[in-house]
Amino acid sequence: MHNDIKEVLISEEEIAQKCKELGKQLAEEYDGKFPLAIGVLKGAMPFMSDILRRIEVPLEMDFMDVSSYGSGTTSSGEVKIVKDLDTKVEGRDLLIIEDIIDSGLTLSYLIDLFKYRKANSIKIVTLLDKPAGRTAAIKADVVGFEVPNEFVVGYGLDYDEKYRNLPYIGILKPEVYSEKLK
Ligand SMILES: O=P(O)(O)OC[C@H]1O[C@H](OP(=O)(O)OP(=O)(O)O)[C@H](O)[C@@H]1O
Ligand code: HPA
Ligand SMILES: [Mg+2]
Repeated sequence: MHNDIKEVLISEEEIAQKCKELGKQLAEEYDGKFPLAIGVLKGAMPFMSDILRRIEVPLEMDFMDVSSYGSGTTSSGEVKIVKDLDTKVEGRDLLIIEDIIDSGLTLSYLIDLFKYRKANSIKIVTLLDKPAGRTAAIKADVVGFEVPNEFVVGYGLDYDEKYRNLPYIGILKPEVYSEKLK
């Protein structure tokens, strides 16, 4: 698994430190509120688990499973709901938790959906932002790290469902995807 990584971009320690910082900031922003934290599966799972324990205010959590990448490295452009929320969002203050914003298509779809469902407010926290990948005009309220225009894996992010359990964020060796194309 580690052999397929060309370069470690963000270490386990840097991620832990960032979760602490961003969690503190969000706890201040949600002081006195009862937000609904929404994790976008599957990629956001490790980040959600770590950051939520640093947002020390009462909150509720739920999950939405959407998918648009399939087994490739570019978005299909079609966002598919695999699992919807169990919670009603009408009148709620939503905190959407993402692992990465790349094209922005996933979040653009979710934001339209939650506005239609009459959320009171919507904030986005993402561990990674890849501005060079953007095709939809989406900006996160809180960003952990900006990443270059490379396909990154680890800490929730996959290539073909693998590497999600790496404890760091890394760049995959190009031969890993070209081998699949052979
Ligand atoms: O900004 P975008 O170009 O839409 O890309 C970002 C989304 O893509 C990935 O999810 P994916 O669809 O691969 O599902 P997964 O989380 O189950 O891997 C990632 O976890 C984000 O949700
Ligand atoms: N890596 C893994 N999954 C992704 C990426 C990426 O760079 N961009 C969007 N989904
Ligand atoms: Mg994926």
